[in-house]
Amino acid sequence: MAQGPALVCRLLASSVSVAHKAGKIIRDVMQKGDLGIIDKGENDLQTEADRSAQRCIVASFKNLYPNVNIVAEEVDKISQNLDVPADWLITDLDPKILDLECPKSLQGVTEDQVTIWIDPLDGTSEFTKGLIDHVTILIGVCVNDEAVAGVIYQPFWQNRGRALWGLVGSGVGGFELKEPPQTKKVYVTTRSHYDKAIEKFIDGLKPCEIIRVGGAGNKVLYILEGKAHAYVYPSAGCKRWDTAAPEAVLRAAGGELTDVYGNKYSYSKENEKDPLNKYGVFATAPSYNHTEFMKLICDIQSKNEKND
Ligand SMILES: Nc1ncnc2c1ncn2[C@@H]1O[C@H](COP(=O)(O)O)[C@@H](O)[C@H]1OP(=O)(O)O
Ligand SMILES: [Mg+2]
Ligand SMILES: [Mg+2]
Ligand SMILES: [Mg+2]
Repeated sequence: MAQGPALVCRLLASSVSVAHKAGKIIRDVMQKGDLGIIDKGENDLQTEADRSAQRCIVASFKNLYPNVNIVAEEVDKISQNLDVPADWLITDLDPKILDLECPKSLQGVTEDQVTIWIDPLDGTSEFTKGLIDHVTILIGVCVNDEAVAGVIYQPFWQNRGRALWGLVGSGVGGFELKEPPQTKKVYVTTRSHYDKAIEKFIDGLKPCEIIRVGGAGNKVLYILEGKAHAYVYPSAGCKRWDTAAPEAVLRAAGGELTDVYGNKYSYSKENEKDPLNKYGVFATAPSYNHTEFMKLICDIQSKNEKND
């Protein structure tokens, strides 16, 4: 008897659908111009767009998948038991995603094994400065420890939004995967959280071109669209909700994302208590050997430690 699409494929298609709805909420807040900015502490900003986009995504998922674990960046009790307005309901699931060949290892997955890591607006600092191209919505579908599917959504793309999605072991969609330039190495790093430690690290990678832009999702986008070989962020600062979706899409495309030791982050629900990516973020394009890259990073790390 036909089983219908696997849960992971339905969750991925639902992520794309709800990202479009949350994207419209973000565009509307920007259009109204009243961002409702608050500082959560140490210049860690949050706007009305972060709050409303999260409410839409969390309420919609809770409504359709009540037993899935959900961890989202913004503390917001409201969305836990919200009546979902009709225009937030998850609809029109993309048949291209529902029809994906789901890897055998993921076919029997049940809701209790799934944790959805949500960053309703990645690049808040840039959003408050009007740098809207740096902004993405990140929805990572994780099974036990692993980020297996994800959506990097650009709400301001051609002012109607674009979803880039991936299912590890199956494929990617919504964009054209491009290779980085054959000539010089290009690295992408933080725009708004730059510090001396990062600067020393980046110096160690020279000669190369350094691009500084906001957002974890946006920087992985630079890799997927062939504008950079690797994303380098040697400090703590990002959280699991910043990397779950970008890691899943990048790995589905053949790339890699690890900490400074070359280890993958665990995305199990237990990490909700301590979501900090303590050992940085290092991501590489499919054609850039991650092991080689991490050897280079390790050399820079030990040189910096010797000179300290
Ligand atoms: N020190 C930090 N404090 C809070 N969030 C951080 C910090 N460093 C990084 N982030 C999060 O990781 C993302 C990538 O960092 P960067 O843009 O500096 O490369 C940021 O957009 C921000 O996500 P968010 O905007 O969702 O709060
Ligand atoms: Mg934030
Ligand atoms: Mg973020
Ligand atoms: Mg955020």
